[in-house]
This record gives sequence, structure tokens and C-alpha cells, in this order.
Amino acid sequence: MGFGSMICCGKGLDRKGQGKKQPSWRIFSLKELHAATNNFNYDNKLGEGGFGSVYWGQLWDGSQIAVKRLKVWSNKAEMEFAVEVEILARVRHKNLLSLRGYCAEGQERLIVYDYMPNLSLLSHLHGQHSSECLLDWKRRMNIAIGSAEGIAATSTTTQPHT
Ligand SMILES: Nc1ncnc2c1ncn2[C@@H]1O[C@H](COP(=O)(O)OP(=O)(O)OP(=O)(O)O)[C@@H](O)[C@H]1O
Repeated sequence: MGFGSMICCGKGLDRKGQGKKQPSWRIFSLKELHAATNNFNYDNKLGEGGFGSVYWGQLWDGSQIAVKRLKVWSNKAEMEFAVEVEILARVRHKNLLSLRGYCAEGQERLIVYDYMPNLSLLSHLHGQHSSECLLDWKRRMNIAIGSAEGIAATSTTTQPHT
């Protein structure tokens, strides 16, 4: 699961009225995500993980998104999808990727995140960007601590199912 090993800057909770927390995610239609990603065009592909491919997209309001599209439907994949959506919908943390929403139509399962233009941590440590920006030990420590804080935020709000 990709809970945010991206180089990201976080976003706070949407607030309205008397400081009441509003959910900042929504359900997307498949049609809307087709339009945003130019029908999941290969040119829009950002990468691939265990769940499926991730595509860059742009919504009608101009905001940029990353859409993770399930490769093959199975009970296990459905469970992973539900867990990732459930946790990210509940947890907002500056070091975690923000959930924009999800789409579940027929056997299509898609998760919509904020687009992170700075690519993955892996690419900065070992990939194509590792020579451009050398991360000294102080910055590496800060990244490790920040990552641990993000992971801790997911576990403190997750109740084990009994
Ligand atoms: N929000 C995003 N913004 C920009 N690029 C992204 C975003 N999410 C994922 N990507 C790109 O897509 C690739 C695959 O992402 P994904 O989250 O599926 O990978 P993963 O976490 O390595 O895989 P797994 O699902 O197997 O844990 C990333 O390495 C990254 O290049």
C-alpha cells in the first residue's frame, strides 16, 4: 500500500462553521476519472505498484490528481482497497498523502490522491534523481523521523477489528 512514500507536503483538514471537521474526500465517478486522465492514457502513467498503475490527471477545477487503478479484481485486492481508503479517509497528517476520494463501479476500484510533483522517496534515494539532489545524513534523519510520524498517525487512529 502506498501510504505516502512520496515527497509530500501535507494539507490540513477542511474546516467550516464552528471549527467542525468536514470530510475532505468524495466519491468520484468513473466517467470523471476517465476524463481527468485522458482515458488512462499511457502518457499519463506515473508509475506502477502492487495494486496497479498510477496515472496523473487534472480535474475540471484545474487541480492535479494521482489515480491508482486496480489491476485485477480479487477478494484480496478489494480488501486492500477498502483498508487503504478507510485509513486515509480518517487520518490527515502532514507526512501522509492526502486522499481526494475513491471510485468503485462494477469491478473498477480506483483511489484518488493529491498529485505529488516531487516524486517518490525511492527515486531520490536510489533512482534517477539521486545524483541531482544529494541527501545528507541530517536530511535523511528528518525524512526517517517524518516517515515514522506518518506511520504512527495511521496506527493511533486504527482500531483492530475483533
Ligand atoms: N500521489 C502521487 N503523486 C505522484 N506520483 C505518484 C503518486 N502516487 C504514486 N505515484 C507514482 O506511482 C508509483 C506507484 O505508486 P504505488 O503507491 O502504487 O506504489 P507502491 O507504494 O510502491 O506500491 P504498492 O502498492 O505495491 O505498495 C510511485 O512509485 C510513484 O512514482
